[in-house]
Amino acid sequence: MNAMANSRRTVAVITGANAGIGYALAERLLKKSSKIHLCLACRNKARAEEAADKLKQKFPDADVDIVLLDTSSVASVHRAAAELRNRYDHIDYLYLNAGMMKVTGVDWGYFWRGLFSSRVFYMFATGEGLLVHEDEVTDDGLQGVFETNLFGHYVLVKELEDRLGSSASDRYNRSQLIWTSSSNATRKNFSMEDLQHEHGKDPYSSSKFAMDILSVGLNDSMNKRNVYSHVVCPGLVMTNLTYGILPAWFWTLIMPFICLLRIFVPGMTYSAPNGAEALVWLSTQDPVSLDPQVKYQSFCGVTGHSYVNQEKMSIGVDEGQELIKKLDEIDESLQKKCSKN
Ligand SMILES: NC(=O)C1=CN([C@@H]2O[C@H](COP(=O)(O)OP(=O)(O)OC[C@H]3O[C@@H](n4cnc5c(N)ncnc54)[C@H](OP(=O)(O)O)[C@@H]3O)[C@@H](O)[C@H]2O)C=CC1
Ligand SMILES: CC(C)CCC[C@@H](C)[C@H]1CC[C@H]2C3=CC[C@H]4[C@H](C)C(=O)CC[C@]4(C)[C@H]3CC[C@]12C
Repeated sequence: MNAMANSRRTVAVITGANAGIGYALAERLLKKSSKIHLCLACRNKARAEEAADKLKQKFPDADVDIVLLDTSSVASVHRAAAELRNRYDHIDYLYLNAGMMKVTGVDWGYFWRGLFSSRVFYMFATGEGLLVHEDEVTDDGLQGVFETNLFGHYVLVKELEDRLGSSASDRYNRSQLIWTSSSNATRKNFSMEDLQHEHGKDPYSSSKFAMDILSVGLNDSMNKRNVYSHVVCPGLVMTNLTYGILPAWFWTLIMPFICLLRIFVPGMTYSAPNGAEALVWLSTQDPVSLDPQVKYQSFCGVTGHSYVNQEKMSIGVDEGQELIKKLDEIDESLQKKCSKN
């Protein structure tokens, strides 16, 4: 880890760290170095404490604490950021991982047609068009998937700006923002005119594509301050998110099929530690040498070994700037609303 050589401790904050990929990431980071200080940023206190206790049992020397953060509430994000600013003078790794999707069904007709078409492997790798989604409106009046997956995280980054990077070009002052995006992110599901995806049918894909654009925009504006941003796809991982689509017993039943499918679709990582591969790998890299236009994917071989694949994206820096401007506008209007109340 690049910040390790310095005498001060290395701090990693992980959002959505109590379960799934976030929890597996926490375990893998501690396995790599028990000297890292981990902060689990979670929305539920009991679940966060349970995860922290489990980690401390496995790694008795580990330094693990929690902060309460609900990315679907700007007030909660502000409170969490204030707490994090209080506790740490520098954050080395900020993993923006919390996320959700609300699926009401699978389009099985589309699945069967896809199975016997040339898009079969692409369909398994991305899940594009297979799921029927719904969304909700948060107490902030924003679309739930947009606020949870993207906007809440953007506000968190903004609020933590003075704890990220540094204008001194010392490599130990670098910070990495690592976003858990998805191969499901598709340009055709995203519109700058409908950022929150109020009028579309795939809010998850839209929020993840917006994440890819945002990461490019943040590199443009923050690299000079030694802050580097990258996106990851963990692959298809069995977590509460996938159990919300089909029941756990079904996924367990088809596990041999999924493992075999890895011959053609290596993104079938299946287990959360495998899915965390690219997230862990990024923390070992010199961020200056990384390409902001690449999505780092966790892949898995048939024998079960995980590795990192790089997929080139095609996102304009101007798109990144435009998105940041629009997110700032939403942030300002929410702040105005809050100050009136
Ligand atoms: N599983 C997969 O196949 C894939 C997942 N991803 C992405 O990986 C990330 C992690 O998901 P995964 O581990 O699979 O799913 P899980 O549902 O297991 O984990 C999601 C985590 O995010 C937290 N979370 C959800 N909503 C909020 C919120 N409003 N505020 C704070 N935390 C919240 C959950 O907390 P709680 O436990 O309280 O619900 C949980 O800790 C997501 O961003 C997801 O989109 C990307 C590609 C594939
Ligand atoms: C026989 C089974 C394999 C049938 C399952 C069909 C579908 C329910 C699933 C096939 C591919 C899956 C997905 C692919 C990509 C994921 C993506 C990376 C993500 O971020 C969230 C979940 C996925 C969309 C996932 C969802 C289930 C499938 C569509």
